[in-house]
Amino acid sequence: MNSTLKLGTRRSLMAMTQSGLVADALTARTGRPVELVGVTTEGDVSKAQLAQIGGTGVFVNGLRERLLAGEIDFAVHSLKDLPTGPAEGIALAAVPERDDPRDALCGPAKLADLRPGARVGTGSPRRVAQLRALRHDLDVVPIRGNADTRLRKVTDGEVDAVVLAYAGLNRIGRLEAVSEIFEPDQMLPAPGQGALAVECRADREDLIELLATLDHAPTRAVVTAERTLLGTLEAGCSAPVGAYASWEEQIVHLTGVVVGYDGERQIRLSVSGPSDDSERLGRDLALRMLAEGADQLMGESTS
Ligand SMILES: NCc1[nH]cc(CCC(=O)O)c1CC(=O)O
Repeated sequence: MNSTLKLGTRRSLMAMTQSGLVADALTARTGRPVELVGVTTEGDVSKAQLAQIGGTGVFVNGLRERLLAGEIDFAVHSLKDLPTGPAEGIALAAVPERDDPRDALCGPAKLADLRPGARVGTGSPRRVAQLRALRHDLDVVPIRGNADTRLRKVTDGEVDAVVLAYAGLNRIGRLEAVSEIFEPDQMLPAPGQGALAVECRADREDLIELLATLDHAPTRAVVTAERTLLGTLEAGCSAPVGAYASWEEQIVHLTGVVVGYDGERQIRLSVSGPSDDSERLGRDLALRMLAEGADQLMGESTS
């Protein structure tokens, strides 16, 4: 059968762009035509701060419901928006090759050149804490909205700069706004940042096989290490947890950080090991971080 596959996607420019890339790649590799189906999720309509509407999963659940209902065949998410727990009846059919995982400062100047007390906008406790660790004097202010909305707050003068994922800025064609890209030793990205997740129903074996052509094994190994770290810490996307793993000749190098909200205290540890055991790497590193007091630091920042 060569019927057209329905790819469910959020309607934002970023989501449509990344879904379009996955659709084209699948058609190129398998010859199957793919049609994009726009879906509105709770995360797109709620005006509440993300942390207050339960954080994890708001962008993902609406698409998963449509998968389970059989209205769409597969869905593409930003992997960092995916909750770490298992989803009943859903398969992670592919993790395509990752884009740049780093965070980027967007504004008129590099971090060191912003005026004393400059206002930097971000809604992510992970970015807040690491920004404060880099420059204590900054006035870090909570903002939300999609990347375009956040960039507009800089041009409107509401904030001096914002921090966004480089991969997302690339997908929406806004790299010209970037003044500095943070290396992982300055700011560890969110687990899975820059990577995509391709999901379908767990009972669609034919489709799982087809979508597997999009999978990139080294990316799957590194994001598995990062996400297992996050899951074992029992932290969500609203926790001040950063993780980044790289892959080199079957070896995964994983670094994780938990930062107190003031940015002053942090627990930062690394581990390396075989990529076919990346889940164990993530778990072991999380347990070592917990032994050093990670849960206490995380608890302080959410209160
Ligand atoms: N939380 C929203 C979100 N989910 C994925 C990305 C960026 C793209 C990616 O990380 O793959 C963003 C925006 C941002 O953090 O700047």
